[in-house]
Amino acid sequence: MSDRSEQTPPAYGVDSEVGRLRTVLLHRPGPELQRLTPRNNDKLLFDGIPWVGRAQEEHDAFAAALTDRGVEVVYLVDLLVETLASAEAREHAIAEVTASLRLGETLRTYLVAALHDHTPQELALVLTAGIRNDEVRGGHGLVTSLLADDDFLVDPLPNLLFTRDSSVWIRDRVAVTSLAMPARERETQLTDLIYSRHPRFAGTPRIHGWEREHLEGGDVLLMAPGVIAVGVGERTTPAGVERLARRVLADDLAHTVLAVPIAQERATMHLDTICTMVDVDKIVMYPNIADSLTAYAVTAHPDDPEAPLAIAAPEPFLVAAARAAEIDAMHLIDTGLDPVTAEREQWDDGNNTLAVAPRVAIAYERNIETNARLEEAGIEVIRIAGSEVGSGRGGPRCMSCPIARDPQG
Ligand SMILES: NC(=[NH2+])NCCC[C@H](N)C(=O)O
Repeated sequence: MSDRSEQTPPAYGVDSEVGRLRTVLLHRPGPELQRLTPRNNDKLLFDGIPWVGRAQEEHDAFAAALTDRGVEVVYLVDLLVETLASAEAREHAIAEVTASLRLGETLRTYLVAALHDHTPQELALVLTAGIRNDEVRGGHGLVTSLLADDDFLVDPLPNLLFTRDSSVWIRDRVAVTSLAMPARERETQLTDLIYSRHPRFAGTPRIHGWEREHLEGGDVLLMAPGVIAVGVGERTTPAGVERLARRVLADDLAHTVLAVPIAQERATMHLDTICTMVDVDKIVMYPNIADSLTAYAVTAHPDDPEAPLAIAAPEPFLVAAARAAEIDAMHLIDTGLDPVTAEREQWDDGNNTLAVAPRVAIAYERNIETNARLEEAGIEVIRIAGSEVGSGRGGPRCMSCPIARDPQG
């Protein structure tokens, strides 16, 4: 058998939210979650302190639900460790993780040398779970003395669990995103490292990048081939959507980008916290905002790609989406929930479903009413537990980054 590097890399790509899912990137929660305390959980964007063992069980059941449906699950840490087999990749990762101005020269010099002696596994652990001041074995000096014992020299990344946000595939390209919250910034150093250096992704064109305007994968919905909706709110900025729109329109990855303003609040941090697609023309949406969501349709100038983007006046989101997708209607699954139940289930990611194929979606079991309405609308709901993983405020869609789906168009 020929070795992997001689094989042609498989063709990856995603052109919709619902085409049969083939390969997905997950992150099994690990030691980075053990870092959460009642003193740091807010800053690290968790609403509680998860029971890590149970979170892992829930996550394993999520992965099993996917593999049962024939989906290949790849794990971020496995890819990271494999990437770090290369000395050049290790060098790059060490330089990035020690660049923080928090360290100072004494500690940085020590850490750079110490990390060079790490195996790929050990280095991956540092990159994901971080290093606390009381864990460092050398480099002691003014910085280590003045920082508290439990201050992090390298921050842990508990939100790696939400692989949706740190990269997003658009057709055959992958966008390494740019995360808005300081607690998540470093996640994209890891996705960038993997996509630029892992043999699995050799030759994959990359767009956007962590050094660019803020753009998070949870805001990007591939509504239909050629139509991309992007939420603009707490995370993705107006400049972030403008950069993405220019690129996807110029590269012919889409003909229309729908910029969708969303409330700048934690409950609606990403567009996928309020709506997800469950069929080529069906969307489940938080009823309390369903009537008010609007979109600006952004298109390229037909004759002059260099000309400024054409921006239509805002319209109701689903009207704009149906027109761009050239379908009669984008059907809203009417969950008909009373506002309080709707608000509770939205908070618990009831609208954050992951389609594994048209009309088949993974959802948290706890959102009883939303799931019942989905089934009444003809959607098969695969229920998973999320009591612990959900404490990071993310559902099945947030916890997954599709790498390959069968084409919808
Ligand atoms: N695509 C999503 N909705 N992701 C949810 C991310 C949750 C994470 N704790 C954060 O605040 O960033």
